[in-house]
Amino acid sequence: MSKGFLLIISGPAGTGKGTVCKALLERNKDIIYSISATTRKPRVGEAEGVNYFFIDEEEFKRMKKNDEFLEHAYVHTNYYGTPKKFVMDEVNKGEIVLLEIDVQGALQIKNNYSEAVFVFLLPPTMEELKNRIVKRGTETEEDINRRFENAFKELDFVGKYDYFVVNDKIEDAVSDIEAIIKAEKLRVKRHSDIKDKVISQGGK
Ligand SMILES: Nc1nc2c(ncn2[C@@H]2O[C@H](COP(=O)(O)OP(=O)(O)O)[C@@H](O)[C@H]2O)c(=O)[nH]1
Ligand SMILES: Nc1ncnc2c1ncn2[C@@H]1O[C@H](COP(=O)(O)OP(=O)(O)O)[C@@H](O)[C@H]1O
Repeated sequence: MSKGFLLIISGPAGTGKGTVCKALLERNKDIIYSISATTRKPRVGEAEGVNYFFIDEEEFKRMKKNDEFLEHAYVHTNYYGTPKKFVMDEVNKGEIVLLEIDVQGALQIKNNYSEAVFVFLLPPTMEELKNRIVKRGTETEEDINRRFENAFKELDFVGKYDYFVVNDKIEDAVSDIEAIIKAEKLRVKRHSDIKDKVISQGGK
């Protein structure tokens, strides 16, 4: 079995990160999803402890002060952070842990965890991106415009990522991420001693 690692997925609002991650997790029961804490208010259909841990600003500041976040960022007027203990315990057990986080958070992890894998999810076109944010119907016009403007800034960071995946058809995007995971599991650095293993128990 390969060592555990962090799988980071970022992309502009409306690209389909939530949709693609959900489908990926349904098809791959062994991947663990990291539930972030946020000061954003829940959307219709979102549940506490499923999509996010919905907390207030005071609690967020307390967690930050206690060094409870692996990374954290201020995105589209709200705070978001990844609870550290849960994620690191799972990685240390050998699990793949999926983090759906913004580019600022991804860069913080890049500087501290060399074993992490970075995937940038792209929309097929900017027009389709706008359509998807509007179609989702969860934001005010002001929030939609802010997210769309931020999309252009976020795209500047694609060069910092290891892989890009275009979310045209959901199933194709999921298959691409599965291919990335498969390749990453075969990295020599994710196995402690391949030669010894082959000699003692064969290469399988
Ligand atoms: N840095 C960081 N970003 C997060 C975290 N959780 C979610 N995000 C990002 O925050 C942004 C806003 O997320 P959300 O409010 O769910 O809105 P959406 O992008 O419109 O679906 C997205 O780019 C998420 O990937 C986190 O724990 N840390
Ligand atoms: N491949 C796709 N084709 C068409 N619509 C999509 C696709 N992926 C996601 N969507 C839709 O686009 C909207 C935004 O998706 P969502 O997963 O909420 O994006 P994000 O989490 O990146 O903000 C949702 O209404 C979703 O159903």
